[in-house]
Amino acid sequence: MVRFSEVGLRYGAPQRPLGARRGEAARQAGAATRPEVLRDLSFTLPAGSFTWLLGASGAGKSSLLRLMQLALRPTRGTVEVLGLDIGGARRWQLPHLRRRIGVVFQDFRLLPHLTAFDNVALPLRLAGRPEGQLRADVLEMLRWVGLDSRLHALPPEMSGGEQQRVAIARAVVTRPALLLADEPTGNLDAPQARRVLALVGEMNRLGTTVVVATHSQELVARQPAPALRLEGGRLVGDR
Ligand SMILES: Nc1ncnc2c1ncn2[C@@H]1O[C@H](COP(=O)(O)OP(=O)(O)OP(=O)(O)O)[C@@H](O)[C@H]1O
Repeated sequence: MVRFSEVGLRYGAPQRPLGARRGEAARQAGAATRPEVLRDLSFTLPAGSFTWLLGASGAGKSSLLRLMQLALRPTRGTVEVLGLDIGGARRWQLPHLRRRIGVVFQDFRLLPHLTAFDNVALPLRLAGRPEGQLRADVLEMLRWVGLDSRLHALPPEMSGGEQQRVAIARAVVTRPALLLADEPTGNLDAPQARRVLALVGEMNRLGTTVVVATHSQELVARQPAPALRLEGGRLVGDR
């Protein structure tokens, strides 16, 4: 489902667009100018698994999630996501693959001028779903996260917990096979954090592969699941 093999990442390296083909030598040129922020990462996340990504600030959690969500390509090594080796993928394969990956961030990243309904509808509209065929799915998602009474609310009118639940509904409305969450409870109080984690856990029970990044050992202790622990860009075992 997700397989990393000997993966390294340097931000100084020139990033050719994912899917574009160019010589390996050209890609490596200039790559040695900065230290690697991720080093020698090899792991496999089976389909349907739930995995914590644990590490202190700066350990490389967000960078690792960016590789998994195809926002970055590795400087070296192989990244395979949902059965596709992204190093060898053609450009036309990537939009389809990205639509199978849902992402949730600590700061929600909702569009502030769009209602809850329209934020959740956005990925379906971008994927070309006709207007007449998206309402039922959007309503179902907003009902699932407990916000069917807030369809017309704008993000600035909502609490942090409500905004994060809209963000989760938006991330899963396309029924992604892989859900990535980067400190999704970082801005929430304890009851809202529990509610958000319960929703993520429910997606996992429905078959979605889930990765949740956090610096909070306490959070991980509360929900038993395998953990990848990062320190200084390296994997240092679990928990
Ligand atoms: N766009 C970038 N350009 C250059 N260096 C970066 C960039 N993004 C992150 N880094 C560096 O990569 C390293 C890992 O950062 P990353 O954000 O992945 O860690 P993190 O574990 O997610 O931290 P946090 O919990 O604070 O978000 C850090 O040294 C950071 O300064």
